[in-house]
Amino acid sequence: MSALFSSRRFHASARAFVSSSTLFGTSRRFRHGMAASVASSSEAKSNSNGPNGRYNGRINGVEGKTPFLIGVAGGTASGKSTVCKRIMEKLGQVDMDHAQRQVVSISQDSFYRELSPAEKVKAERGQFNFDHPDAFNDELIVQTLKDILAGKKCDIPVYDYRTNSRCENQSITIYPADVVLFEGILVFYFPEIRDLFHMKLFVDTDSDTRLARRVPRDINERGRDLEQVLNQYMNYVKPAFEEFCLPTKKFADVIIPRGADNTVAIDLIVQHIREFLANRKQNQMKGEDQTTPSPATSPVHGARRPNTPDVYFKRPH
Ligand SMILES: Nc1ncnc2c1ncn2[C@@H]1O[C@H](COP(=O)(O)OP(=O)(O)O)[C@@H](O)[C@H]1O
Ligand SMILES: Nc1ccn([C@@H]2O[C@H](COP(=O)(O)O)[C@@H](O)[C@H]2O)c(=O)n1
Repeated sequence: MSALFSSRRFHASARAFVSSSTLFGTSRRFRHGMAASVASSSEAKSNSNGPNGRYNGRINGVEGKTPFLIGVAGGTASGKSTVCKRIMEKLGQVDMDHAQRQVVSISQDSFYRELSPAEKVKAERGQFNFDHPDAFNDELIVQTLKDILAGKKCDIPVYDYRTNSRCENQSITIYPADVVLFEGILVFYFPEIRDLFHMKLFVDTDSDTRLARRVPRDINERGRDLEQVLNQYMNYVKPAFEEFCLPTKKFADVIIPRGADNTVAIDLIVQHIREFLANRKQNQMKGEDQTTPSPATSPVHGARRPNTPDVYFKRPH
């Protein structure tokens, strides 16, 4: 079993309760960032090989290795995508060619299912429940994540919140990577999806803060008006969070209070990923791969971890 991916090692190093009072005072606004390239369908097809004819920029034998798959759950506007973006930034993965990235981030929102005409009318009135598990195409999520774990390049839909539907003729190309972050409100809800993750993070941000962030975001970025945002929140978002999202917190390995403000938690996760990447590189240079997530920590191989969080990054009381 890979020593690096023994969860015990990571958890032992992070088990201490972390004092955060001086570190978490700053409130910063971050912009969403796609960690994969967005292309039209034709563009996506022409990208099947990476630069210099190497498959996705990687050398023979490497593309088949299982990426380390990290699930990132949490309520709406808790900071899931911002946490993922922070991780990517700290690993120097943002300003680089998508095909060359070692770490990529994917949103569950790309997998909202297509609505029927009647549902579309409801959605336009803010009367469709986008926070219910039925709103997602979970089969497509499972298939995509399995393809990713098999080291395959895949194209995923681009979602438009303004039209409540997929953008026609557009896809996001996800190139094989060493680490894949998959974030969304219900990524731990479906057992078949949940069991694919090697590590599960839950971004735990206060509900008032989340609502205060969601209102301007939905108005400015998702084409909604105030009344619609508040009605949707009270009728669907909040009840569904309590029924479907919050109960999945128990599946998390790491709970990140305050999201992207929690730099200590993010740094620990980044450090863990750095060690994984360095170890994988070293083993590849030796011509072997001992860093494929091991059966003990890899649900892909059927082993399960206990459903209790191992680590809390917690402010002392
Ligand atoms: N730590 C933070 N401080 C201030 N604003 C934040 C912070 N984290 C996220 N935001 C803002 O809150 C909104 C929701 O954040 P986002 O990361 O998209 O959440 P999620 O992916 O969980 O929906 C965005 O407008 C983002 O810029
Ligand atoms: N057409 C849609 C699709 C989704 N939503 C809301 O988005 C939220 C999930 O995205 P986060 O970035 O906030 O995690 C979810 O709460 C849905 O209500 C929407 O409003 N319209």
